[in-house]
Amino acid sequence: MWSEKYRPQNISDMIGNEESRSSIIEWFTKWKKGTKPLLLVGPPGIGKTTIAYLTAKQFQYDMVGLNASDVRSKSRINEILSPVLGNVSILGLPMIFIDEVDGIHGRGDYGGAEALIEILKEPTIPIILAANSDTSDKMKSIKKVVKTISFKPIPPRLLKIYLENILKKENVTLSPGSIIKVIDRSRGDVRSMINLTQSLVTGFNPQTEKSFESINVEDGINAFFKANSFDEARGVLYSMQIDPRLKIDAFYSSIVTSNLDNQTLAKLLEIISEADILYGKIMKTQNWRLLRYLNEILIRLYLNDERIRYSQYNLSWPLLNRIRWDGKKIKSLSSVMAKTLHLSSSAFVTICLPYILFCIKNKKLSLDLEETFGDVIEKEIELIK
Ligand SMILES: Nc1ncnc2c1ncn2[C@@H]1O[C@H](COP(=O)(O)OP(=O)(O)OP(=O)(O)O)[C@@H](O)[C@H]1O
Repeated sequence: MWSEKYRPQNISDMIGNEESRSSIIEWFTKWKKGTKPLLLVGPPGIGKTTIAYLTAKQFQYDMVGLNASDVRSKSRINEILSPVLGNVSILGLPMIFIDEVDGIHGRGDYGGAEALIEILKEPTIPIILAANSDTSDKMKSIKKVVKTISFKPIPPRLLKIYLENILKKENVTLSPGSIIKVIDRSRGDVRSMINLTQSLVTGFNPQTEKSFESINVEDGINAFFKANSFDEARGVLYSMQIDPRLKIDAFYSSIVTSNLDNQTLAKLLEIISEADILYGKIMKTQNWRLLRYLNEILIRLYLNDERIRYSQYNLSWPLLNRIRWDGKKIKSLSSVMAKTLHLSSSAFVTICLPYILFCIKNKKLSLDLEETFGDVIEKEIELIK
């Protein structure tokens, strides 16, 4: 990814938020035991993590980077942070960076925020926290024990200079109109600007104004599997600006209804499952920042294989045929198994039935199935076999 390739290696390579960056350097210069930790607050992709890492490097600290999900509960905090806080001399000069602290809230919090606040009150090593927003109640309590430094979106004129420099280094061009659109769309977020540019320049239908339009799901899936390179596929993926749930479902249905060998199918479904878990996590925690990882999971589905064509979230033809001929038996199997699995019948039919039928066809798996579900489905399995 260009956003990693061009992660600034020196503080002077960074753009924007000059005053905030100077305050961090000053804080490091004056740091002594008991100095209030820092909280960097600002929208994503503007360099909060980068400046923390670069200043730590400059002051020769060994940065221990954590995410809010690592410090969710009191026991996790103690388990992870105690060795760092307690063995300062063995570890050299450690410091702690905790990203996404605004993510510690709600049901998932088992005393994590409270335990963290205790540590922040008496810091034995430099601690820097980062958050997108500081308005929640939890953040208000954290703010009482830290020094807050605000970061603002990067202004367009700086983004333009930065972007033109990257384009030059990559030896590629983008029309002046496209540059303005990219900058406008990224709203001061450097990472998003770089990602969008990479997808436009290396991707599907490059350098035309059309690539700013989101492609529809059908064209997107077909173009993705038809793409001649990984970069082109990534471009297609980023141009499919549709609801993430629809995106995952469309890949799922297109893959399960294609004529792939079992090994490839299993590999691709494993990836879909990772995407689904990520989406589930986003919905549960409402942490929409995690969405930026979705495309990076889905890109691993890429294989230049035209056997995979778009298919609506639907059942496969063989399955539809079976239901047509074995309708009654399958209905009865579904209603019994859906209840046992605590699923609605339609969820069962869409998600589980294809695999159950696959298992029934295979002798060994069929025995496993009977063993797991016992007499609940024995009769139905016999009928379908
Ligand atoms: N001020 C900046 N100057 C130059 N590049 C930047 C700047 N901010 C971000 N970037 C680019 O964006 C990428 C992500 O930046 P970084 O992780 O520091 O953002 P962040 O503000 O910590 O975002 P998040 O809150 O999402 O973690 C970097 O790898 C770099 O390529």
